[in-house]
Amino acid sequence: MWVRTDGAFRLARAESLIAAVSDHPTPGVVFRDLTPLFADAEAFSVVVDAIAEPFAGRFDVVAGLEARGFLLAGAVAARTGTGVLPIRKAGKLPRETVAESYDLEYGRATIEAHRDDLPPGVRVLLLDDVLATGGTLAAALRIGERLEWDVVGCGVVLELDALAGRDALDSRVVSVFHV
Ligand SMILES: O=P(O)(O)OC[C@H]1O[C@H](OP(=O)(O)OP(=O)(O)O)[C@H](O)[C@@H]1O
Ligand SMILES: Nc1ncnc2[nH]cnc12
Repeated sequence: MWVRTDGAFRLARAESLIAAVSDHPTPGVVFRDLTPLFADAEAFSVVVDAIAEPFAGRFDVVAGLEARGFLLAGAVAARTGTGVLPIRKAGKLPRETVAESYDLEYGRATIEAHRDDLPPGVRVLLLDDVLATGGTLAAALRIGERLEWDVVGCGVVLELDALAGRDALDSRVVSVFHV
């Protein structure tokens, strides 16, 4: 059997693995679940490459947003030989943090980073699975600004265009897929 292995086909196959779940976690929300994509070795690999490629050679550390951003950040960091940093939901990090709060499509949250994990001026790539309203990444950018990181950009696997999250970000955001 002949199997197409070109990049566009591999990306289209990865995109087809994203599940849409109606009314989760609250009525009216169509939740985009990337766990089937992440669980597929070939799809995860092509997405990890696609999210890192636009920023190649321009970052020292990948910061992942809890929780699904952690999966991407660790994989991109290992593949590119860079460090990885967790930006966590409030109350999880044990040492002194900088925190920022934000609104989500379905609630409100606070994220934090350790104050001294990274030196000022470090080149940071922010990664998450989904860009919805942009509240999460905007809060991460504010943390980066307060800690004097050089944020080179934001990468997400899936951008929900209708929620216009891109408008909330003053930094370049690259999306592998749009819906
Ligand atoms: O662009 P926004 O409107 O900020 O939404 C995007 C964020 O929402 C989801 O995380 P969620 O807060 O549900 O947390 P989780 O990954 O811990 O489940 C998603 O993984 C992003 O982090
Ligand atoms: N619709 C959605 N699907 C997945 N993650 C989200 N984060 C915010 N809105 C979301």
